[in-house]
Formats: sequence, structure tokens, C-alpha cells
Amino acid sequence: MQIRVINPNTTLAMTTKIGAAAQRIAAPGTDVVATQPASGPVSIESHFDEAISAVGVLEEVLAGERDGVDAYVIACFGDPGLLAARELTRAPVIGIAEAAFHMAALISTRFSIVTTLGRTGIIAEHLLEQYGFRHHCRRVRAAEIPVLDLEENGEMALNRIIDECRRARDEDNIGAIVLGCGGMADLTGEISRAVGLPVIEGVTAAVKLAEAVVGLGLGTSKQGDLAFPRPKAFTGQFEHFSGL
Ligand SMILES: NC(=O)NC1=NC(=O)NC1=O
Repeated sequence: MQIRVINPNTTLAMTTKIGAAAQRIAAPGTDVVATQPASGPVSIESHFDEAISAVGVLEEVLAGERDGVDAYVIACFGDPGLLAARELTRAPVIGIAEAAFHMAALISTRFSIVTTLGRTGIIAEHLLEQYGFRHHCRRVRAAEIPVLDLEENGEMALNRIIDECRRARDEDNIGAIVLGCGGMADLTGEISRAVGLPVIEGVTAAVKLAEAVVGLGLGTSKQGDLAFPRPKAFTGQFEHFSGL
């Protein structure tokens, strides 16, 4: 099977890292193709960044439909464009936040999230509510690092993430930690060893859930709100969406 792992930001180094982490965890016979939008924010750290990146995610799903992809992963912790992407395909579309919440709830009764900047915490809180995991999550914490520090200042970023994870372990009465950024996809082993708790990261969780959904012969329901969009005209820069 082929999984298209979409990094919604436009930083190639992060796309490459995410793709490598996804391929490492994928089952034999699963081929991971990591992509990113042709245009959009180099990192996603706000509601505005998320809104802009969602269009790029949808463009990548439309490209995947042309390529006959079996499943999609949206590899940003805000799951940008998730429901809109599900409208465009019969394949499963798994967001890394939703995947991480499900996986954490399977191995613990309470978890905390450690994300990048504190201002993105509300996005995780909204998703906890939307997906029904509000009561599972003790606290949404932030290492207070810009997303691209994960690429450009990796050792400092790792140390700050580990410090915040240790505070979560000591203060939050939890059984697991969820890493709140696709750019942390390669850090689970180091962080788990340093903190002594199970650490769940969304890219790898999403890849395994995508394999499970396809393996069960399931895909995105086309009944109701996730049916294909009603064909209509689009104008201007979106004209190519006309008649989808
Ligand atoms: N909370 C986050 O850091 N979200 C993210 N921004 C990105 O650019 N990728 C993410 O996963």
C-alpha cells in the first residue's frame, strides 16, 4: 500500500525527516511518499498559518487521488484541513493529533501534551474537545520553541522538550506523553529514555492507524458530511477546483 504523508508546512528538511520516521515504522509492503505543498508557511504556529496551510493540504490530496494513493497522513499537530481532505477521497485521512490522542488513550488513562509554542496550545485544546479526548488530557504544555528550531537548533530544542516532559511526568499524574509537533517525529526514543514514560508521536501513530484502516478494508465514509463536495464553479486562484 502507498501512504502519502503530507507535511503541511513548506520546510523540505522537516518533510524529509517526517517521511523517514514514517517509513521506518511502516510495515513491509507499505510505501511512504512524503510531500509538502508548493506554497504556504515554512512553519505552522498560529490560526493564520493553519488556514493558509489547509489549502496546500487539499492540493496534495487531489494530487494523491491522481496517483491512486491508499491513505493520507496530515503531519501537522493542528490536523489542518482534515475534514475537508476527507471529503475529497474514499481513502482514510489520518491527522497526527487525532492519531496520537487515540494511541495515548489505548495505553494510559491520562496523558499530557508537550507542544512547541504556548500560543499553539489552544489548537490542541480545541482538537481534544472536537475528538472527545478532553477528559483524557491533564494538561497541554509547551517547550516554548519555534517549530523551525527543531531543524535549526535541534539540541537546544530537544533539551527544552525533555525538561518540559519531565515536569509533566512529575506534576501531572499521567501515564504517557504526546509530542505536539510533526517535527518531533524522530525524537520519541530519546525523549522516552530520558523521561521514563511512554511517548507517543503523531506521525508514527498515524501511519500505523492508516495501515489498520486499510487492512480492515475501511476508508472515509461517503455518506453524509464527508461525501464528495457538490460540484460548483470556483474563481480566481481556485478556478482549478471547479467541478470537483
Ligand atoms: N504545534 C505545532 O508545532 N504544530 C506544527 N507546526 C508545524 O509546522 N508542524 C507542526 O506539527
